[in-house]
Amino acid sequence: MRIGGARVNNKLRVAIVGSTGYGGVELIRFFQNHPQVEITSVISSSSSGESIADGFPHLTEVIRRPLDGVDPAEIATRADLVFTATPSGVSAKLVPSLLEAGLKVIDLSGDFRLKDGSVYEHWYKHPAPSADLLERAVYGMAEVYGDEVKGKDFISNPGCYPTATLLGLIPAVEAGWIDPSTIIIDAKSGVSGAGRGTSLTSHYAEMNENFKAYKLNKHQHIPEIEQILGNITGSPVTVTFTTHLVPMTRGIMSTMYAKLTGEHSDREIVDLYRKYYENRPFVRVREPGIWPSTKEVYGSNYCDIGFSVDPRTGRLTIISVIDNLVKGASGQAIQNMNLMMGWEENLGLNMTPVYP
Ligand SMILES: NC(=O)C1=CN([C@@H]2O[C@H](COP(=O)(O)OP(=O)(O)OC[C@H]3O[C@@H](n4cnc5c(N)ncnc54)[C@H](OP(=O)(O)O)[C@@H]3O)[C@@H](O)[C@H]2O)C=CC1
Ligand SMILES: CC(=O)N[C@@H](CCC(=O)OP(=O)(O)O)C(=O)O
Repeated sequence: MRIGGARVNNKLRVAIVGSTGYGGVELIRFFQNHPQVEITSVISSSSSGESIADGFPHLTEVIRRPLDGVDPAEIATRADLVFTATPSGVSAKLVPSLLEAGLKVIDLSGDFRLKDGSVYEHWYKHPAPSADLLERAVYGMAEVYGDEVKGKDFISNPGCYPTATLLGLIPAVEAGWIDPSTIIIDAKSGVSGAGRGTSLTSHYAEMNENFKAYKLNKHQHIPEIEQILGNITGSPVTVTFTTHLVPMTRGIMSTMYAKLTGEHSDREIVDLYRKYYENRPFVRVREPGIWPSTKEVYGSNYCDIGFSVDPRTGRLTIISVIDNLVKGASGQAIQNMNLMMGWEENLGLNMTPVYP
């Protein structure tokens, strides 16, 4: 722990704004296992001075210092890098002052992912951050843009659904093996994807033994997926994207369908993906005929992907699963921090999924 200014053990000093949310608490869990990081400030806008263990008894004796308030200048005296695990709209207002205070920032919200402010305002219904900051934010999908993350000071962490979906689509789109104009994405998420704040949707009686579609054709992750696919193909891409809430705590399964542009076997598809993700520690490609389930990545930073070619329809089905709180949020954010700092990408993240 840094006390009054001096860094102890030469570790990176990290602060977490939104530490009392699901993403923040998951960052704390993973940092217990990170050799180069010291959490020097856990921050709350509503409970400063209190113990985080009051709201999260599982953190008793894990974090001993009380929650700090949201004061960028003060955060900069305690930390070198700050994670903003804050709601969209909040990050847009807070991040500029954190950067001005000299902090490195990794933002987990959707506020800095879209490069065009008017697109952001259309989908998120909040005023967009400045064009300069949207330009400066690096989209931290390590498997695709890892080289751009290295050495940078401001990373926008990808959304949970876009992470599962884009990791499942990009190799086939980039190879030209599927027609981007035919992509349909059918995605499901556990309830923790909506954060800790209570709502009618996450009420036990509404969610248990229920399966419901939501935000049809209006989901804020549609433009994020389209932006990245458009960058890869070099021309605009539109997708059909439907999200569902399923009665489980964690996990996302994204099932994607697209027309193949030529004849390819399951084996060839698997080999294409294995080559694309060669040396990437967190993407695991299943053998033909084996499809991943959400429990196989639970609590881990893995994204597991499986395929099925249908010669009858000429379509490829891709199944991609992640833990929304880990690869979809905090784990991926730590992966980005490792790359920013020039460390091994998997430092502190080698967690085997919890099973069963
Ligand atoms: N849950 C998930 O699976 C994923 C979430 N995300 C994104 O990550 C971010 C965090 O998500 P998640 O942890 O689930 O959300 P939660 O709702 O669980 O937590 C958000 C936290 O933000 C803090 N907060 C609220 N208002 C302010 C404010 N004005 N200033 C500072 N802090 C504030 C709150 O804590 P306090 O009141 O103590 O300040 C709250 O605990 C969101 O933008 C979300 O969209 C991204 C990918 C996946
Ligand atoms: C289950 C559930 O409700 N999930 C949320 C994910 C929100 C999220 O992570 O939002 P940003 O990535 O845009 O910050 C949703 O579908 O809106």
